[in-house]
Amino acid sequence: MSLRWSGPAVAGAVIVALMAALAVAGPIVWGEAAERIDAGAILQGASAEHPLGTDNLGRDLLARVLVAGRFSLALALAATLIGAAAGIVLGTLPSVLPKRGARLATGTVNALVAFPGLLLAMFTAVVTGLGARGAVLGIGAAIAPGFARLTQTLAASVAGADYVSAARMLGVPRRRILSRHVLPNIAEPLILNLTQALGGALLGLAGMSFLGLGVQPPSFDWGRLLFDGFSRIYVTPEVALGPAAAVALAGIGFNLLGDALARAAARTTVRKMDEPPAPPPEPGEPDPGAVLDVRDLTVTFPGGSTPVRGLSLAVAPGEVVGLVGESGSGKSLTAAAVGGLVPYPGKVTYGRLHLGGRDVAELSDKELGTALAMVFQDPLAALNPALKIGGQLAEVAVVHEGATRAAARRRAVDRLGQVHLPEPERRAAQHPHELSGGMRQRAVIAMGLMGTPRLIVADEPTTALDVTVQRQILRLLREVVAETGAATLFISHDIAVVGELCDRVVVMYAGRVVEELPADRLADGAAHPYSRALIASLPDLDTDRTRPLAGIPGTQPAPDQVGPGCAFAPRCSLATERCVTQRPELVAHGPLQRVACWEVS
Ligand SMILES: Nc1ncnc2c1ncn2[C@@H]1O[C@H](COP(=O)(O)OP(=O)(O)OP(=O)(O)O)[C@@H](O)[C@H]1O
Repeated sequence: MSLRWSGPAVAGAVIVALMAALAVAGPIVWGEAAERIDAGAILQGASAEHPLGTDNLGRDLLARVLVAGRFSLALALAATLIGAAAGIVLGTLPSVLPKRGARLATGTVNALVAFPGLLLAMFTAVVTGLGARGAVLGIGAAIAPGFARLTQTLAASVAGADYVSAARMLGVPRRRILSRHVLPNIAEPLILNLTQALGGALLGLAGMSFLGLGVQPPSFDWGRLLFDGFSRIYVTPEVALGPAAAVALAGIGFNLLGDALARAAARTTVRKMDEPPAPPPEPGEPDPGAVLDVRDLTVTFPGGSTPVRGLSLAVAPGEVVGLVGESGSGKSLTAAAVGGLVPYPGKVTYGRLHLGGRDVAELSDKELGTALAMVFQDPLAALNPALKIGGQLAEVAVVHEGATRAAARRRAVDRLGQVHLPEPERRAAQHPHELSGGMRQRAVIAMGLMGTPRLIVADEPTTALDVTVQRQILRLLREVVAETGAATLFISHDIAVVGELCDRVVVMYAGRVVEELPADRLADGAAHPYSRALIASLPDLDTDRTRPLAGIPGTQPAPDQVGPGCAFAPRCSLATERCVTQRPELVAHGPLQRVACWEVS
């Protein structure tokens, strides 16, 4: 998780740190002043001696606000922990109980979520007894349903993962699946939610004390001070405003920090490894001015699955690089890692991941949004069905560049024309379902062109389209690259399409690059046995259609089953014993070509 130190994040961290310091030092420094009774200074307003006035025993209210910080924060922490613990237990019940029990637990959570939080808190506080204990339990009860729902949703999303299904098939008991596979993988968002819940609890407790349901004298927290001062609000407002400001400030601090942490976690977990000194450029390596420069990219999922393992590639301006390989070789995850879109709980590490010479982790969402255009296989999924095409495109310019609605709309229509969508004005006013598949893909490409893309990542952009439309879209992509000079990473399992469209081809197998070569040398220059097998499996005009396709025997190893040697060895006719135990590095093989196979290099 990489926390971006934006203004609100810094403000949140500073306020929370101040609150923590106040909780520790407050009673030590101002404890005595807060209890000192002064019969000669009863119910005073602000003065130089008492900036926030005094209470009905002449005690200094500023000192009392500063001292009350510890009690207020301790109560909020207790309420949050109680609420979170109860919520997490309730939220995991559906995963451990048998079907009927699970349904009951889900129903209970649903009912509690629908119940107004404040009523739940007041009801619990009244039942468990007035005072600090009742208020803490009440606020805990109000927080618990939210945590239960979050836990339930997160647990359900992890429950669908392959490693959980595998554990289930192996007969691992439910409780063990929960503790070993589910809880560790959902811990992060739950912990993040605690910070925000703490802010909410603080406000809730102040509210309870203010209603007279919380802390009772002689104890006092911010809410109690607010309650006491409120009756004087028209005469000496400062006596109520002091504690109110303290509550608001602490609440805002926790919320800002929690929000910043949650945003950091929502972005893909990127951990940058210590960057090794860049190796001297090898033959076949693109020039240092590459738009996309990836070194040692690895994507791992919990349970030992590593679908992308130490991948390096670079794309120069105006260059179209094709990334090919069988299904499951890690192509899409490589693209997702570039755009910071690897799904949770995937972890991305790299030696270098530069876009336009800058680390992608350092780019703001706005910078990434304008420099990178992503085109996916399913254009319908990339477009919001509820919005009109023109509005969606315009949003990019409004959000990223602060353009006016009218200017953004004009640009949207212009870009729709640029991708040769007929009648762009009319299409802009239509919803995605009113367009054909090819038109939708054009609209998605136009959306990428709303910024000034330096890199276009197209992941199987034509797979869902029929052959004629496929050709049109490929031609359009070429045209866009020629016009914008953008570097393009084109992902496809279809080596014929890649050969036709791209300048250079990168062949992937089981998460690694096995060969890199100019596209025009694919047909007769491919060296790696896997690349050759991929090409041989293509039918051409001379292929005898009565015979089965020259497929590659065997299957690619699963991402958690890759051994120490060459992953292709079990399917390779040239493999020797050495290939099973040792892995060949990618080395130069003639000009502009690199191959990871010592049997051919
Ligand atoms: N969210 C995920 N959780 C766990 N494993 C995943 C996840 N997404 C992908 N994988 C694993 O990573 C492997 C590579 O996936 P990826 O989608 O990158 O392959 P691909 O080469 O693009 O294949 P395809 O052409 O089928 O999309 C998959 O086989 C899968 O086992």
